Formats: sequence, structure tokens, C-alpha cells
Amino acid sequence: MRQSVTLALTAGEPAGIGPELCLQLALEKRQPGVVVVACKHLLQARAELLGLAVELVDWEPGNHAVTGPGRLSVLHVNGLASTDAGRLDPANSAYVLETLSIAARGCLDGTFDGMVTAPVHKGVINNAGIVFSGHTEFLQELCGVERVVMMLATEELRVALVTTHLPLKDVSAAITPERLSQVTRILDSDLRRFFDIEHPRILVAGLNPHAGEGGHLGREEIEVIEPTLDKLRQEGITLTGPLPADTLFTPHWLDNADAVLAMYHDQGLPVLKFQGFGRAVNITLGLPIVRTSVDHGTALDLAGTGKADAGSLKTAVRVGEQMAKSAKKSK
Ligand SMILES: NC(=O)c1ccc[n+]([C@@H]2O[C@H](COP(=O)([O-])OP(=O)(O)OC[C@H]3O[C@@H](n4cnc5c(N)ncnc54)[C@H](O)[C@@H]3O)[C@@H](O)[C@H]2O)c1
Ligand SMILES: N[C@H](C(=O)O)[C@H](O)COP(=O)(O)O
Repeated sequence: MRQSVTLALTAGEPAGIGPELCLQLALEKRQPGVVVVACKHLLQARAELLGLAVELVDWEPGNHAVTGPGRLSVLHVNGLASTDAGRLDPANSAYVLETLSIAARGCLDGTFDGMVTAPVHKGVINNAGIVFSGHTEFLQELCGVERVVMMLATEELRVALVTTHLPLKDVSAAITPERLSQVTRILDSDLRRFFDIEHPRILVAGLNPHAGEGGHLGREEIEVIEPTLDKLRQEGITLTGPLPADTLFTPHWLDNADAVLAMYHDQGLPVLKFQGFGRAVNITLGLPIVRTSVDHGTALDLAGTGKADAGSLKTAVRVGEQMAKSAKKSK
């Protein structure tokens, strides 16, 4: 019998912990319908290094996805240059991006119901001469959409970002009425669509200390954020803010909210990761496909040691399955 959803799982940076986390899924009792999109020789080598008894099963479209116990479906991708755990090799970068393209195209053409990504190393991809900011931006371009939203979530907290992988010096200029409006609308509509929240309540952080202190510590709140939020409220979106970011993440506000919208990466994500690193999921909202990911990076220091924790990958697969089911229902 076919599983209700089939997810493509990219194994990410070959030198990182992604390949072994994918193998760990095959040792679980629970059997999610995932197909690992990766070089099978890499998975084989990592399984042998760690002494993991996992049988890799070649997968092709139309086949049942086999995940566990002790078996793993693999869609083999060519082009890997080296398989060393812990040692980055720029020659692997084109292969890494090819795994992402195969998974995303498979979602767009209906082969897969969604994709889950293990971590990639942004630095080594750029060192190979390929401009790459992250999966979020890569998938936005591949899917041809104007705006997407990065949201990380635990059971207790959801944090979405107005800007993603941007140097801090460029953040202020990027917070325009257009971007803020697009991001807020996507967040509101995807909270309804994927998380069954009828009337999402969103807390919006200011950009400056104390949300600008009435204009004395920055004017973005007065000139951009407040007027934009006022317009969005007229569309029926429930927004509170702009709030000072230092006190926003307290029960007083969070207890009556469904998500926080932070202005930039390190305003929101350190709080989320402090609260739930290792069990959170990274979700790209606004795409025509379902995409979830882990909350951590490539952890080169742990690759090949068997010490990496698969908690976040399991969460990403579980949330990916739920979102894929919701997407199917709403079609
Ligand atoms: N989804 C993604 O693709 C993604 C997410 C975050 C970071 N990254 C990339 O990863 C690379 C390394 O980033 P970093 O060093 O800042 O963060 P990191 O998450 O790789 O490592 C931070 C610390 O957390 C530990 N850690 C990470 N994952 C773990 C796990 N599953 N189990 C146990 N411990 C774990 C590491 O050993 C390290 O001490 C960068 O290139 C970054 O851009 C990718
Ligand atoms: N910003 C993410 C984080 O800190 O967890 C991470 O860099 C991954 O981003 P992508 O999903 O865009 O690769």
C-alpha cells in the first residue's frame, strides 16, 4: 500500500552530518515515506564508517518509499567528488545543488509531495564559485516566486523573518513596505493553510532598540513598519506591534500569539534556538511546494562520529508530512 505522502529528503553537505542523520531515520520504528536524494556511495560509505546496518534500496518514480526497519529508499544522484566526513570539498558543490534541484522539481511535477533538507554548507558552495545564500533563496528562485518566508518552529514557538540571509548592514534598506506586506500576508495565509489556525495572531518586532524609542533610536518603525502594519490590519490580519524585540519574547506577549515576525535572522533565531535547538523545524512558506528542514547546520565537528542528534530531522520529516497532507487536502 502506498504511504499517504512521499517526501524527498536531500542529504545535504557530504562532509557534514546530513548523510548519517538520513541513515538514522532507517533505524527508527516509525516508517515515514521518504526517499533520500543523494549519492548512494556516500550513504554506503557513511553507513560502513559508523557500522550502521542499513540496506539502501534503489528508488524510482512510482515505487513505494521504503524507510526502516533497516532499509532506506535512495534516488541516486551522480557527480560526487569525495566522501570524507568532516572535510569540505568545493568540487562537491554542484552535486549538492543538483540534489536540491532534483527534489524540488520532483515536488513541482508531483513525483514527491514535499521535500525535507539536511544541512548544506553555504561557504563551500560559494568557494566553488556559485553564489548561494541558502535553501530558502535557492528554492524561491527555482520555483519562480517573488517572495518566500523563513519560519522556524518548535511545539511552543514560531518565529518568521522579514529578511533572511542578509548582512546586517543591508537589513534596514531591505525592510520596505512591499517586503513587509508580502511577508506578513504569506505568514498569515500559510498559518491558516498549513497549521489550521483560523485567525492567526502575529507579534511584530521593531527593528531598533526599544522599537525606536519614539524616533529617538531610529525611524524605521515610524516611517515604514507602523504605517505598513496599519494597512495590513485593514486587510483583516491580526497584528500586534511593532514591539521592542527584547521584551517581546516573554509570556506576557507570547501566551496570546501564534507567531512572531522578526525583522532579521539574528533578532529571532537565537531566541528560537535557545528555546528548542535540536527539536525545531525550519519551514519555507510561500513556495508552491512543501519544504521543511533541520534547525542546525552541517556540524563538521561531529560528522562521522555517530554523535549527531537526529531530533530536528525527525521533526522536519513529521512536519513535512503534516504540511504535505494539508496541501493535498486544500487542492
Ligand atoms: N538547514 C541548513 O542547511 C543549515 C542550517 C544552519 C546552518 N547551516 C550551515 O551549516 C554550516 C555550519 O554552521 P554552524 O557551525 O553555525 O552551525 P551548526 O549547527 O553546524 O553547529 C553549531 C553547534 O551545534 C552542534 N550541532 C549541530 N547540529 C547538531 C546535531 N544534529 N546534534 C548535535 N549537535 C549538533 C555542532 O556540533 C556545533 O557545536 C554553515 O555553513 C551554515 O550556513 C545550514
Ligand atoms: N537560517 C537557517 C538557520 O539558521 O537555521 C539556516 O541558515 C538554513 O537556511 P536555509 O534553509 O535557507 O538553507
